[in-house]
Amino acid sequence: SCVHPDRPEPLDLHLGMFLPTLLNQATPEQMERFFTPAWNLRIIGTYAQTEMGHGTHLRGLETTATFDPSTQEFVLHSPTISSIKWWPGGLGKTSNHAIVLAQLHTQGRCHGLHAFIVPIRDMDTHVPLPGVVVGDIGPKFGFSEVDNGFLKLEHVRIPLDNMLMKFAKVEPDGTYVKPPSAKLTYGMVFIRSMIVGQSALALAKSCTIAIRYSAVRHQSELRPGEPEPQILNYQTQQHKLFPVLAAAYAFTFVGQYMKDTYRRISGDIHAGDYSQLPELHALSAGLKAFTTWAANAAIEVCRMSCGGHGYSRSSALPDIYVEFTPTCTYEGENTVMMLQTASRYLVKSYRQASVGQRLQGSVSYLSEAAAQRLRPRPVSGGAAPLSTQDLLSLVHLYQRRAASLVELAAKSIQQELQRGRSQEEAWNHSSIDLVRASDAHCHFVVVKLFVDKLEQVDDAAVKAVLSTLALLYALKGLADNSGDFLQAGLLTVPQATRVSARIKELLEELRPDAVALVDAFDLNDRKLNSVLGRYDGNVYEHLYEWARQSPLNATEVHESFHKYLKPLRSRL
Ligand SMILES: CCCCCCCC/C=C\CCCCCCCCCCCC(=O)SCCNC(=O)CCNC(=O)[C@H](O)C(C)(C)COP(=O)(O)OP(=O)(O)OC[C@H]1O[C@@H](n2cnc3c(N)ncnc32)[C@H](O)[C@@H]1OP(=O)(O)O
Ligand SMILES: Cc1cc2nc3c(=O)[nH]c(=O)nc-3n(C[C@H](O)[C@H](O)[C@H](O)COP(=O)(O)OP(=O)(O)OC[C@H]3O[C@@H](n4cnc5c(N)ncnc54)[C@H](O)[C@@H]3O)c2cc1C
Repeated sequence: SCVHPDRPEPLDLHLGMFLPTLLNQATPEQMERFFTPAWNLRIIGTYAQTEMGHGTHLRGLETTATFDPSTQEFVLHSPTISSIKWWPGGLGKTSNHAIVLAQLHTQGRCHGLHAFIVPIRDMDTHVPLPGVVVGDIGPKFGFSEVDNGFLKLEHVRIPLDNMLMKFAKVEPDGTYVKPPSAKLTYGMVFIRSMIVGQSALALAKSCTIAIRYSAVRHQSELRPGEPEPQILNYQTQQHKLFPVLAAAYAFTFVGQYMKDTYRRISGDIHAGDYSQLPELHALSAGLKAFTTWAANAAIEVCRMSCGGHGYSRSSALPDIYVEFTPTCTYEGENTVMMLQTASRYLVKSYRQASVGQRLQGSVSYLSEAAAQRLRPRPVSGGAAPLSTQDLLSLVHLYQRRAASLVELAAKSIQQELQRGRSQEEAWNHSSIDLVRASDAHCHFVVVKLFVDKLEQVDDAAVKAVLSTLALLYALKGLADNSGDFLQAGLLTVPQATRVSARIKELLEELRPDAVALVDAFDLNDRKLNSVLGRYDGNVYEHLYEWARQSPLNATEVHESFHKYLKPLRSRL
């Protein structure tokens, strides 16, 4: 299982991508040659795929690996400024090897992107090897602990056996042997699956800090003449934080599901059964985008709910945000991932269901929706009765919203084609709808998994409070996306009003258990690293102590007085 480090580290890519890529794509001989020294940190590697000119568009990557049969070597080369590898973590100063993704050329033909193990620094002196220009890309928004780097390869030669050949191969005479499936060389599904769990952890940390602080912070007056209340008693504060708390639980369950699904399907793939790879790709891409976008926004809600002290690094919330926010970009930019899920899975499944195919997995509801379309619509045509208490009926509502938005996107493509647009243009002119369809699909999956999880809870009290959280998560999502439900005829305005009223009731119901629910994440003070989120709630004394330790307070009179203020004063 992936133990997520608390803070980004230079070895993250070695552990999180270099080793797993060897595991997934190296031959037994290559495992012997590379995995063992890599496991012992003799070899320290990174995953060098992105270039200055391309990160998303893999087929546009320019680095070349040309096979030279006369020497049994590949020649790795960066032909243009835009082909310089750019961003890989640990590349700048830490790694002595890189898995380089390059366009494979052999016998005069290009066979697309393949993975090559390239030594980049001397194993003893750590000096860059001949033909290797490597360094750090400079300061970033955050991730300052990680030396994200650049790598320019100038006709660097590596042995034939340094191409990862578990799937595709190049024979000594240069003959290319295709992989059993072209999709196997994409990779990245492992980390995308793990990032879903990182979203849950980031939410758990953020709402633990914000809810604990909101229980010890007293401010303003609720009733004249009475003591200042805990800010957690304000309905607006509950409305900010309790949905985040519910999402933290929801994403924890989704993260577990994603990890289990990855393990199950990657086991099938290792056994030669690739049939589930499309579902794994679509699920990991969609849920990675859905959960990181939601968590990214929620961390900021938690920070701002702590007022001024939330902006202090003593709260830990700025660091949590800065370290988490790149998950929306790396490992597959979120919009692109949402489009992948829609275009390569949902619309394809919709079309299969429309011709009567029985679908399996997370899209099986599209078969039900297709069958529904063939049945005569009820005369009323109105929205079904809405229960703000029955979780299963809410799951069904999310399912119908997803089916409706997938159908809307598929029909948009059809309409664009009928207007005479090309396939590519039709898809591009429907991409907003495609992203909405993916978002709705992922939202349905999250709500369904949350409710499914409740069936596994035996303790009645725990089940009751988790059911309240699940209700709040589902109803808040319904309120936030009421336009979708109204547009699909799944909700009426009076029902939307009832949803808002029910949310207020749930906030009140959760208030007594809020602190216990964040304590249940069991995040100790060291892991939280937050003065505001301390388990003992002793915030003010520790905030004062934290400030006193600030480097600026090492001297009573800072040198800037003598260097700048005093001379300035004498010139005035
Ligand atoms: C021993 C092991 C020890 C492990 C220990 C673990 C402990 C961990 C401890 C610490 C680790 C910390 C965690 C790590 C921290 C990580 C830090 C940051 C890392 C960031 C790294 C990166 O960012 S790497 C670069 C990421 N880049 C991308 O993701 C690129 C995104 N772009 C794409 O994926 C592609 O361009 C595209 C899919 C968007 C389009 O590609 P293309 O045009 O070629 O494809 P098509 O759309 O035409 O689709 C063709 C066909 O392929 C299917 N497909 C596409 N992608 C995949 C895939 N990834 N997997 C499977 N299948 C795929 C697609 O569905 C299509 O199928 P059809 O059937 O033809 O429809
Ligand atoms: C902190 C950090 C660490 C990283 N670590 C690594 C690493 O270790 N190894 C590595 O190889 N890479 C790494 N990356 C690079 C990362 O994978 C890429 O930045 C990411 O894949 C996005 O690609 P890009 O930067 O080219 O953005 P672009 O794809 O240029 O995105 C820019 C905009 O264009 C839009 N766009 C692009 N294509 C489409 C499309 N087809 N349809 C609609 N909109 C589109 C996007 O939605 C986005 O809004 C890292 C990046 C960061 C920020």
